[in-house]
Formats: sequence, structure tokens, C-alpha cells
Amino acid sequence: MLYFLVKAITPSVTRRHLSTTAIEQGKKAAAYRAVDEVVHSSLSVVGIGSGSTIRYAVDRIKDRQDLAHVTYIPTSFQSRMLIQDANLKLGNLEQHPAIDVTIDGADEVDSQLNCIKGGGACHLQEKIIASASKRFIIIADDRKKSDTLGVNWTKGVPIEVLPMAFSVIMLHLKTYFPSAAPKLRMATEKAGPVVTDNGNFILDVHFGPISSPSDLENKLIRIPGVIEVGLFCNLTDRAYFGSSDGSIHVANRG
Ligand SMILES: O=C[C@H](O)[C@H](O)[C@H](O)COP(=O)(O)O
Repeated sequence: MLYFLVKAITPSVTRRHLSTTAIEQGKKAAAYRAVDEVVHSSLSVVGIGSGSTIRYAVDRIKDRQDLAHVTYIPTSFQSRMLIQDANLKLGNLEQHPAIDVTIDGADEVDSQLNCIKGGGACHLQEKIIASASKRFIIIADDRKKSDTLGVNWTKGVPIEVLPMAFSVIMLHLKTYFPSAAPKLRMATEKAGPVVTDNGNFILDVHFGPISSPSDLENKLIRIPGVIEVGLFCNLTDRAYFGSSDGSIHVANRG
């Protein structure tokens, strides 16, 4: 009996383990290459994104003695902790409103390098830091590459909203986009909704394939109470997509 049980369980466990490892290898390869190519010792201020991929970029940066003088600007609580734990110089936007380069992850990236971001609810600060950066670089495993936003990332576009406005915004969204099914993002280890680093709520909204991300972004940002939309249009200069075999696809904005 035990033999059959072990036999039945083993293959799926192994497959899941392998695929997670493969994804992590892709993230790491993209992050290492991006740091090696874009974070030069001539830079003074570097923005650090949020999420799981950026951890590898910080790992690579902390091993570089020639980057010890650089000040790093975080995009979230998580990113601030990463900078501090790596003993890198932590800065803020008040002191450094102009950033040389920012590296960040993404949930989906289209062929024009427009992105969906905010899977970790960090897109408000990320977009502010991206807008303050001379160069904005995306790192991701190759699952994130897509022809059209909304196809690979099926959790919806994250929208950060003022808490007192969330139900009004949901009503507006249902009126303007009847099939969008906006959902208030709920926390998993806390009762109630996810509360962002800025004290706001997140709505995840399904628009299907997004043919014109910047038109959609412009419509959504005009809804009163919407603070930021997780669509990053015309911001990314270059994207590094890593595969499990270590190969990397580099895409530049045309
Ligand atoms: O809110 C989170 C950020 O936008 C992340 O950069 C994005 O979700 C990608 O995260 P990961 O590197 O974990 O895929």
C-alpha cells in the first residue's frame, strides 16, 4: 500500500520541484546579466524594484566592491529591507529625486515593453521611481514575455485605490467594463483586504487581452479615488528575459 502511495505522489512532486527551480534559474540569469550590463561604477543613484526577481539583482550588486559608493532607492518596504540586509547605502527620493537607473521585475511584458506590475501590490512606488529614472530596466523569467498584455498574466491588472472609494470604483468599473469582474485583493495571513505600503487597497481587474495599454491606463487613472494603475506604458528602456538553461533574451524599446 505504502509503495503505491509513494509511487503515485513522487512524479508530481519532482515535476513541480523541477519547474520551480527552472523558473528561479531564469530569474537569476536575467538579474545577473542586467546588473552586469547596466549598473556601472560611474553611477551614483540606483533604484531597486520589488518582488522575487529583484532579490537576485541585489545579490549580484552586493558582491560588487566597485558599487559600494552607490546610493540605492527602494520601491517598497520589501525592497528597503533587501537594501538594508545587503548592507548597501539606503537613500530616499527627497535626497535623490533623479535616479540613474532602476531595475525592477514585472508580471507581464509585451513586445513594446509595456508591463503589468503590482502582483505584489508595490506598483505605486515602483512607478514613481521608474518615472524618476533615466533608465528603467525590467528583469523577468521568460514566462513573462507576451505579445499582448492580459494574455499570460491572468490575475488581472492591479489598481491601487483609496480605501473609502473602493466600492464606488468597483461600481464604475462594472459600468464601463461589464466583463472586467473587479475583485478586492484579500490578504492571506490577515483577515480582510491587502493594505499596501501606502495604506491603500488593491483591486484586480480583468480586461482580457489589452490592445492599447496606454489608452486603458489613461481611462482608469481618471476615475476618482484611483491612485495608480499597474500598467507601465512607455517607461521601460530594456528588458532581460532569462530561461532555465541560462540563455537570456534582451529586448530594447524601439
Ligand atoms: O508589486 C510587485 C511588483 O510589481 C513586482 O515587481 C512584480 O509583481 C514582479 O514580481 P516577481 O519578480 O516576483 O515576479
